[in-house]
Amino acid sequence: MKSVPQILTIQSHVVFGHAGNAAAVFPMQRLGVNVWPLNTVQFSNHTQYKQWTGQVLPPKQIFELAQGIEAIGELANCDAILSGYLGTAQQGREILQVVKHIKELNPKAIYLCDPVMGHPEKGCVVAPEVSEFLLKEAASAADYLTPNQLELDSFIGRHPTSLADCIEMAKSLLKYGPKAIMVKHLNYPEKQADSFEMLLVTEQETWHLQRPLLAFPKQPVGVGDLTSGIFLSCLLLGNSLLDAFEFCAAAVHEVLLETQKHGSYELELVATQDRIAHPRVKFAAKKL
Ligand SMILES: Nc1ncnc2c1ncn2[C@@H]1O[C@H](COP(=O)(O)OP(=O)(O)O)[C@@H](O)[C@H]1O
Ligand SMILES: Cc1ncc(COP(=O)(O)O)c(C=O)c1O
Ligand SMILES: [Mg+2]
Repeated sequence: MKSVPQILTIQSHVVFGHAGNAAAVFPMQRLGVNVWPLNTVQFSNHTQYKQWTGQVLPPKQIFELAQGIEAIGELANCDAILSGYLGTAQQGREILQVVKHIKELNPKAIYLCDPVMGHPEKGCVVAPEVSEFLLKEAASAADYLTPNQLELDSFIGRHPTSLADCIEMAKSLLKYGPKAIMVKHLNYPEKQADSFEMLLVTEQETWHLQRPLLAFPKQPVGVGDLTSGIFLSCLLLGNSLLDAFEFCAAAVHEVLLETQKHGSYELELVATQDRIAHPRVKFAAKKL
Protein backbone atom coordinates (compact mmCIF):
# COMPACT_ATOMS: atom_id res chain seq x y z
CA MET A 1 0.00 0.00 0.00
CA LYS A 2 1.24 3.49 -0.83
CA SER A 3 2.27 5.34 2.31
CA VAL A 4 0.56 8.55 3.40
CA PRO A 5 2.51 11.60 2.16
CA GLN A 6 4.24 13.72 4.79
CA ILE A 7 4.49 17.50 4.59
CA LEU A 8 6.64 19.73 6.76
CA THR A 9 4.74 23.03 6.83
CA ILE A 10 6.68 26.03 8.09
CA GLN A 11 4.39 29.04 8.56
CA SER A 12 2.73 31.22 11.18
CA HIS A 13 0.32 29.93 13.80
CA VAL A 14 -2.51 31.91 15.28
CA VAL A 15 -4.21 30.86 18.52
CA PHE A 16 -7.55 32.37 17.55
CA GLY A 17 -8.86 32.01 14.03
CA HIS A 18 -7.21 30.85 10.82
CA ALA A 19 -4.09 32.05 9.03
CA GLY A 20 -0.82 30.31 8.17
CA ASN A 21 -0.66 26.82 9.66
CA ALA A 22 -3.92 27.51 11.47
CA ALA A 23 -5.55 27.75 8.03
CA ALA A 24 -3.63 25.00 6.25
CA VAL A 25 -2.95 22.13 8.66
CA PHE A 26 -6.49 20.83 9.26
CA PRO A 27 -7.54 20.93 5.59
CA MET A 28 -4.32 19.14 4.56
CA GLN A 29 -4.97 16.46 7.19
CA ARG A 30 -8.59 16.20 6.06
CA LEU A 31 -7.35 15.50 2.54
CA GLY A 32 -5.26 12.62 3.82
CA VAL A 33 -1.69 13.79 4.31
CA ASN A 34 0.42 13.63 7.46
CA VAL A 35 1.31 17.16 8.44
CA TRP A 36 4.35 18.28 10.44
CA PRO A 37 3.54 21.86 11.51
CA LEU A 38 6.50 24.07 12.41
CA ASN A 39 5.31 27.49 13.51
CA THR A 40 7.42 30.50 12.49
CA VAL A 41 5.44 32.75 14.83
CA GLN A 42 2.75 32.18 17.41
CA PHE A 43 0.43 35.16 17.45
CA SER A 44 -2.85 35.61 19.29
CA ASN A 45 -4.61 36.35 15.96
CA HIS A 46 -3.71 37.32 12.39
CA THR A 47 -2.16 40.72 11.71
CA GLN A 48 -5.10 42.19 9.83
CA TYR A 49 -6.82 42.78 13.18
CA LYS A 50 -4.07 45.47 13.45
CA GLN A 51 -3.18 44.30 16.96
CA TRP A 52 -1.86 41.04 18.29
CA THR A 53 0.36 39.53 20.96
CA GLY A 54 2.82 36.68 20.67
CA GLN A 55 6.27 35.78 19.55
CA VAL A 56 8.50 35.07 16.58
CA LEU A 57 10.38 31.75 16.73
CA PRO A 58 14.14 32.34 17.09
CA PRO A 59 15.47 31.45 13.60
CA LYS A 60 18.01 28.84 14.64
CA GLN A 61 15.26 26.75 16.21
CA ILE A 62 13.93 25.98 12.73
CA PHE A 63 17.01 23.97 11.77
CA GLU A 64 17.25 22.54 15.30
CA LEU A 65 13.70 21.20 15.08
CA ALA A 66 14.52 19.56 11.74
CA GLN A 67 17.66 18.07 13.32
CA GLY A 68 15.50 16.66 16.11
CA ILE A 69 13.36 14.88 13.51
CA GLU A 70 16.50 13.62 11.80
CA ALA A 71 17.82 12.30 15.10
CA ILE A 72 14.80 9.99 15.42
CA GLY A 73 15.35 8.81 11.84
CA GLU A 74 12.28 10.44 10.29
CA LEU A 75 13.51 13.47 8.33
CA ALA A 76 14.24 11.45 5.17
CA ASN A 77 10.54 10.48 5.15
CA CYS A 78 9.53 14.07 4.48
CA ASP A 79 7.97 14.27 0.99
CA ALA A 80 7.49 18.02 0.80
CA ILE A 81 8.20 21.31 2.51
CA LEU A 82 5.67 24.15 2.45
CA SER A 83 6.67 27.61 3.59
CA GLY A 84 4.46 30.65 4.11
CA TYR A 85 4.36 33.64 6.44
CA LEU A 86 7.80 34.42 7.88
CA GLY A 87 8.51 36.57 10.92
CA THR A 88 12.03 37.50 9.73
CA ALA A 89 14.31 36.98 6.70
CA GLN A 90 16.70 35.02 8.91
CA GLN A 91 13.92 32.48 9.47
CA GLY A 92 13.66 32.19 5.70
CA ARG A 93 17.37 31.42 5.40
CA GLU A 94 17.02 28.69 8.02
CA ILE A 95 14.11 27.23 6.05
CA LEU A 96 16.26 27.09 2.90
CA GLN A 97 18.91 25.20 4.90
CA VAL A 98 16.24 22.74 6.01
CA VAL A 99 14.98 22.37 2.42
CA LYS A 100 18.52 21.71 1.19
CA HIS A 101 19.15 19.14 3.90
CA ILE A 102 15.86 17.30 3.34
CA LYS A 103 16.56 17.16 -0.41
CA GLU A 104 19.98 15.61 0.34
CA LEU A 105 18.25 12.95 2.42
CA ASN A 106 15.33 12.52 0.01
CA PRO A 107 16.06 13.80 -3.51
CA LYS A 108 12.38 13.35 -4.44
CA ALA A 109 11.20 15.86 -1.82
CA ILE A 110 9.58 19.00 -3.23
CA TYR A 111 9.45 22.56 -1.92
CA LEU A 112 6.48 24.87 -2.38
CA CYS A 113 7.11 28.48 -1.39
CA ASP A 114 4.09 30.71 -0.81
CA PRO A 115 5.82 34.09 -0.93
CA VAL A 116 3.67 35.89 1.66
CA MET A 117 4.51 39.59 1.43
CA GLY A 118 3.09 42.58 3.19
CA HIS A 119 1.20 45.20 1.29
CA PRO A 120 -0.44 48.45 2.40
CA GLU A 121 -3.53 47.70 0.24
CA LYS A 122 -3.96 44.33 1.92
CA GLY A 123 -3.00 45.13 5.47
CA CYS A 124 -0.97 41.93 5.93
CA VAL A 125 2.04 42.91 8.03
CA VAL A 126 5.34 41.44 6.80
CA ALA A 127 8.76 43.08 7.23
CA PRO A 128 10.23 44.54 3.97
CA GLU A 129 13.40 42.42 4.47
CA VAL A 130 11.18 39.33 4.13
CA SER A 131 9.98 40.43 0.68
CA GLU A 132 13.59 41.04 -0.29
CA PHE A 133 14.55 37.56 0.89
CA LEU A 134 11.69 35.95 -1.05
CA LEU A 135 12.70 37.70 -4.26
CA LYS A 136 16.42 37.23 -4.02
CA GLU A 137 16.81 33.87 -2.28
CA ALA A 138 13.68 31.75 -1.90
CA ALA A 139 12.33 31.85 -5.48
CA SER A 140 15.37 30.02 -6.84
CA ALA A 141 15.10 27.25 -4.25
CA ALA A 142 11.40 26.54 -4.85
CA ASP A 143 9.89 23.80 -7.02
CA TYR A 144 6.53 25.60 -6.91
CA LEU A 145 5.86 29.25 -6.26
CA THR A 146 2.35 30.51 -5.46
CA PRO A 147 2.23 34.33 -5.44
CA ASN A 148 -0.93 36.39 -5.52
CA GLN A 149 -1.03 39.39 -7.88
CA LEU A 150 0.55 41.80 -5.38
CA GLU A 151 3.40 39.36 -4.81
CA LEU A 152 3.82 38.73 -8.55
CA ASP A 153 4.01 42.50 -9.09
CA SER A 154 6.69 42.77 -6.39
CA PHE A 155 8.73 40.00 -8.00
CA ILE A 156 8.60 41.68 -11.40
CA GLY A 157 8.61 45.29 -10.24
CA ARG A 158 5.49 46.52 -12.03
CA HIS A 159 1.73 46.07 -12.41
CA PRO A 160 0.33 44.05 -15.33
CA THR A 161 -1.39 45.71 -18.27
CA SER A 162 -3.52 42.70 -19.32
CA LEU A 163 -4.10 38.98 -18.76
CA ALA A 164 -1.47 38.23 -21.41
CA ASP A 165 0.93 40.41 -19.43
CA CYS A 166 0.13 38.50 -16.19
CA ILE A 167 1.01 35.30 -18.05
CA GLU A 168 4.27 36.77 -19.25
CA MET A 169 5.09 37.99 -15.74
CA ALA A 170 4.34 34.57 -14.21
CA LYS A 171 6.32 32.80 -16.96
CA SER A 172 9.31 35.00 -16.31
CA LEU A 173 9.47 33.61 -12.75
CA LEU A 174 10.08 30.15 -14.20
CA LYS A 175 13.60 31.21 -15.08
CA TYR A 176 14.48 31.26 -11.36
CA GLY A 177 13.94 27.49 -11.37
CA PRO A 178 10.42 26.54 -10.21
CA LYS A 179 8.60 23.88 -12.29
CA ALA A 180 5.32 25.79 -12.05
CA ILE A 181 3.92 29.08 -10.86
CA MET A 182 0.37 29.21 -9.54
CA VAL A 183 -0.96 32.75 -9.26
CA LYS A 184 -3.61 32.38 -6.57
CA HIS A 185 -5.38 35.61 -7.33
CA LEU A 186 -5.15 37.68 -10.50
CA ASN A 187 -5.82 41.35 -10.94
CA TYR A 188 -5.33 43.24 -14.19
CA PRO A 189 -7.06 46.05 -16.10
CA GLU A 190 -10.29 44.85 -17.70
CA LYS A 191 -10.62 41.77 -15.51
CA GLN A 192 -14.33 40.87 -15.23
CA ALA A 193 -15.65 42.49 -12.08
CA ASP A 194 -17.62 39.42 -10.95
CA SER A 195 -14.88 36.81 -11.30
CA PHE A 196 -12.04 35.58 -9.12
CA GLU A 197 -9.26 34.38 -11.38
CA MET A 198 -6.20 32.18 -11.04
CA LEU A 199 -3.36 31.14 -13.30
CA LEU A 200 -1.10 28.11 -13.59
CA VAL A 201 1.98 28.31 -15.80
CA THR A 202 4.73 25.85 -16.66
CA GLU A 203 7.33 26.04 -19.46
CA GLN A 204 4.91 24.15 -21.72
CA GLU A 205 1.42 25.19 -20.65
CA THR A 206 -0.76 28.00 -19.34
CA TRP A 207 -4.08 27.43 -17.60
CA HIS A 208 -6.56 30.11 -16.54
CA LEU A 209 -9.39 29.52 -14.09
CA GLN A 210 -12.39 31.64 -13.13
CA ARG A 211 -14.71 31.23 -10.18
CA PRO A 212 -17.38 33.57 -8.81
CA LEU A 213 -16.17 36.52 -6.78
CA LEU A 214 -18.10 36.50 -3.51
CA ALA A 215 -18.99 39.64 -1.58
CA PHE A 216 -17.67 39.99 1.98
CA PRO A 217 -17.98 42.99 4.30
CA LYS A 218 -14.31 42.36 5.24
CA GLN A 219 -12.05 40.16 3.11
CA PRO A 220 -11.32 36.87 4.89
CA VAL A 221 -7.67 36.13 5.66
CA GLY A 222 -5.78 32.87 5.30
CA VAL A 223 -7.28 32.12 1.89
CA GLY A 224 -3.86 32.06 0.26
CA ASP A 225 -2.46 29.75 2.94
CA LEU A 226 -5.42 27.42 2.49
CA THR A 227 -5.00 27.47 -1.30
CA SER A 228 -1.29 26.62 -1.22
CA GLY A 229 -1.75 23.86 1.38
CA ILE A 230 -4.52 22.17 -0.59
CA PHE A 231 -2.63 22.49 -3.89
CA LEU A 232 0.50 20.86 -2.47
CA SER A 233 -1.49 18.12 -0.73
CA CYS A 234 -3.24 17.24 -4.00
CA LEU A 235 0.10 17.01 -5.80
CA LEU A 236 1.49 14.68 -3.16
CA LEU A 237 -1.63 12.53 -3.29
CA GLY A 238 -0.73 11.81 -6.92
CA ASN A 239 -2.81 14.34 -8.83
CA SER A 240 -1.57 16.12 -11.93
CA LEU A 241 -0.75 19.82 -11.72
CA LEU A 242 -3.96 20.65 -13.54
CA ASP A 243 -6.12 18.48 -11.27
CA ALA A 244 -4.47 19.95 -8.17
CA PHE A 245 -5.10 23.46 -9.54
CA GLU A 246 -8.78 22.82 -10.24
CA PHE A 247 -9.30 20.94 -6.98
CA CYS A 248 -7.84 23.67 -4.78
CA ALA A 249 -9.97 26.30 -6.51
CA ALA A 250 -13.11 24.24 -5.83
CA ALA A 251 -12.28 23.36 -2.22
CA VAL A 252 -11.39 26.96 -1.35
CA HIS A 253 -14.58 28.19 -3.00
CA GLU A 254 -16.58 25.82 -0.79
CA VAL A 255 -14.90 27.28 2.31
CA LEU A 256 -15.64 30.82 1.18
CA LEU A 257 -19.30 29.99 0.46
CA GLU A 258 -19.69 28.60 3.97
CA THR A 259 -17.82 31.54 5.49
CA GLN A 260 -20.09 33.96 3.65
CA LYS A 261 -23.18 32.02 4.75
CA HIS A 262 -22.14 32.23 8.43
CA GLY A 263 -21.27 35.91 8.08
CA SER A 264 -17.89 35.15 9.70
CA TYR A 265 -14.63 37.01 9.31
CA GLU A 266 -12.64 33.84 10.05
CA LEU A 267 -12.70 30.93 7.58
CA GLU A 268 -15.30 28.24 8.39
CA LEU A 269 -12.92 25.31 7.95
CA VAL A 270 -14.47 22.87 10.39
CA ALA A 271 -17.99 23.40 9.06
CA THR A 272 -16.74 22.86 5.50
CA GLN A 273 -14.51 19.85 6.13
CA ASP A 274 -16.49 17.33 4.08
CA ARG A 275 -16.71 19.69 1.13
CA ILE A 276 -12.99 20.42 1.35
CA ALA A 277 -12.44 16.70 0.79
CA HIS A 278 -15.27 16.39 -1.75
CA PRO A 279 -16.11 19.75 -3.31
CA ARG A 280 -19.57 19.89 -4.90
CA VAL A 281 -18.47 22.50 -7.39
CA LYS A 282 -15.96 22.15 -10.21
CA PHE A 283 -14.25 24.94 -12.11
CA ALA A 284 -12.61 23.80 -15.31
CA ALA A 285 -9.41 25.65 -16.13
CA LYS A 286 -9.06 26.91 -19.70
CA LYS A 287 -5.88 26.24 -21.63
CA LEU A 288 -4.51 29.45 -23.11
N1 LIG B 1 -14.15 33.81 -4.55
C1 LIG B 1 -13.77 34.84 -3.81
N2 LIG B 1 -14.60 35.89 -3.64
C2 LIG B 1 -14.21 36.94 -2.93
N3 LIG B 1 -13.03 37.07 -2.35
C3 LIG B 1 -12.16 36.07 -2.46
C4 LIG B 1 -12.46 34.91 -3.20
N4 LIG B 1 -11.40 34.10 -3.15
C5 LIG B 1 -10.46 34.75 -2.42
N5 LIG B 1 -10.90 35.91 -1.99
C6 LIG B 1 -10.19 36.93 -1.24
O1 LIG B 1 -9.23 37.45 -2.10
C7 LIG B 1 -8.06 37.83 -1.41
C8 LIG B 1 -6.86 37.32 -2.09
O2 LIG B 1 -6.73 35.95 -1.95
P1 LIG B 1 -5.43 35.24 -2.47
O3 LIG B 1 -4.66 36.15 -3.32
O4 LIG B 1 -5.80 33.88 -2.93
O5 LIG B 1 -4.53 34.95 -1.29
P2 LIG B 1 -3.96 35.78 -0.11
O6 LIG B 1 -4.93 35.40 0.94
O7 LIG B 1 -2.63 35.20 0.02
O8 LIG B 1 -3.96 37.22 -0.47
C9 LIG B 1 -8.21 37.38 -0.01
O9 LIG B 1 -8.50 38.52 0.77
C10 LIG B 1 -9.40 36.44 -0.06
O10 LIG B 1 -10.14 36.51 1.12
C1 LIG C 1 0.00 35.70 10.96
C2 LIG C 1 -0.41 35.65 9.52
N1 LIG C 1 -0.11 34.57 8.79
C3 LIG C 1 -0.44 34.48 7.50
C4 LIG C 1 -1.08 35.50 6.83
C5 LIG C 1 -1.34 35.35 5.38
O1 LIG C 1 -2.65 35.18 5.09
P1 LIG C 1 -3.15 35.07 3.58
O2 LIG C 1 -3.32 33.63 3.29
O3 LIG C 1 -4.44 35.82 3.57
O4 LIG C 1 -2.10 35.67 2.74
C6 LIG C 1 -1.41 36.65 7.54
C7 LIG C 1 -2.11 37.74 6.89
O5 LIG C 1 -2.46 38.74 7.45
C8 LIG C 1 -1.07 36.73 8.93
O6 LIG C 1 -1.34 37.81 9.65
MG1 LIG D 1 -1.09 35.08 1.15
